[in-house]
Amino acid sequence: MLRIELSHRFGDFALDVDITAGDGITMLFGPSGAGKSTIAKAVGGLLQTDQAYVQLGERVLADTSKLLWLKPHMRRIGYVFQEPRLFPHLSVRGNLLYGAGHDTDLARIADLLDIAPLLTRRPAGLSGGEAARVALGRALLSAPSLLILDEPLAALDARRKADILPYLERLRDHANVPMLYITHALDEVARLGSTLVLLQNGKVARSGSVKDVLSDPDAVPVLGPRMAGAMLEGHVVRHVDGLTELEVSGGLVWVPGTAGAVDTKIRLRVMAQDVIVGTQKPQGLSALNILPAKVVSLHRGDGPGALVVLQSGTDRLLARITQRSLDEMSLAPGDAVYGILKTVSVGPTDVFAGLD
Ligand SMILES: Nc1ncnc2c1ncn2[C@@H]1O[C@H](COP(=O)(O)OP(=O)(O)OP(=O)(O)O)[C@@H](O)[C@H]1O
Repeated sequence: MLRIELSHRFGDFALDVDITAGDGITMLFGPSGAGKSTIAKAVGGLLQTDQAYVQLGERVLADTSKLLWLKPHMRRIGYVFQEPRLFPHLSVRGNLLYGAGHDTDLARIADLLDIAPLLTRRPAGLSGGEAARVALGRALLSAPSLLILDEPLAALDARRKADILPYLERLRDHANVPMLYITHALDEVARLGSTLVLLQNGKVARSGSVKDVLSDPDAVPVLGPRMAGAMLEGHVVRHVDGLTELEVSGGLVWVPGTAGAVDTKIRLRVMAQDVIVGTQKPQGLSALNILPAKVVSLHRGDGPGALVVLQSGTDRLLARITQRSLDEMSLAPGDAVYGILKTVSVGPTDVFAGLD
């Protein structure tokens, strides 16, 4: 458990947050200047805030009311930054063991990150993705109680980023180290996050499980209307004709490609703009995915759009429709409807397969 209570002023900017995070990856997401880095620095002990209470597990790292402020090296926190910051004169092994208390974990971490074949190489010869994995390994080998990842994928192109994401999933599921992850990218949030903290102007706008916050209509103004969409969890049922059938709580969904072996757990991001609402089960429609659902609530915006929250099994889906359609269908909370997922909405980039 990580508890972060901070207040700080930088001129006009006032930070005032109270965050509780569990295991897994806690995502700090928000626009530029929202206060993400300030929080990360204060947790790491690099910036002393006006007021702070930071507790990691049983250990209190800072309590300004008691004049307690542990120095960064006493906090047992590992960092991973945008750029790998490897030492050029050391081999990969030397980099990994730099700062490691002992090397008993080297084999395990090298295996988790697939970097064993690189151990004798120098950083200069590594690809961007390999260097990023070595940087992750080095941070983990310092046996941290918490890993802070500050936009770790922001400097990588889309292909390299796609290569690294499965490793971050592995670390989340197998490294047993809680992580605080700063990002501007909602796809990383949906794919990796356990807890999501949405920050705006130095305050927590929403926080909770990634699933709950992403499907919360009140979070849409912070996320941006075009980025609104739910995250569903399910597993692979079978592969047929280049398509994969997934079971989510509300039913079965087909996605293009072969996303993971049978039973692989997957996360599926379904954007609000890619969900159509029907009051009757559609016939003769090319969309493959139709989930029975109930209307939970309706949210009219200032513009022509409206947001419909649907309950599908135990999941919530968001659908962005026009206010005109809303009026024509005279939808009301409790109505039984169908959520029609346009096939494009579940393309490969929105399907997140785990490795295990
Ligand atoms: N050392 C400093 N002195 C003065 N103001 C600062 C300092 N560090 C940060 N700020 C201000 O505090 C606010 C929050 O900055 P912070 O870097 O935490 O935001 P952020 O959410 O991490 O932004 P970004 O996504 O751009 O990195 C900004 O208005 C910034 O200008």
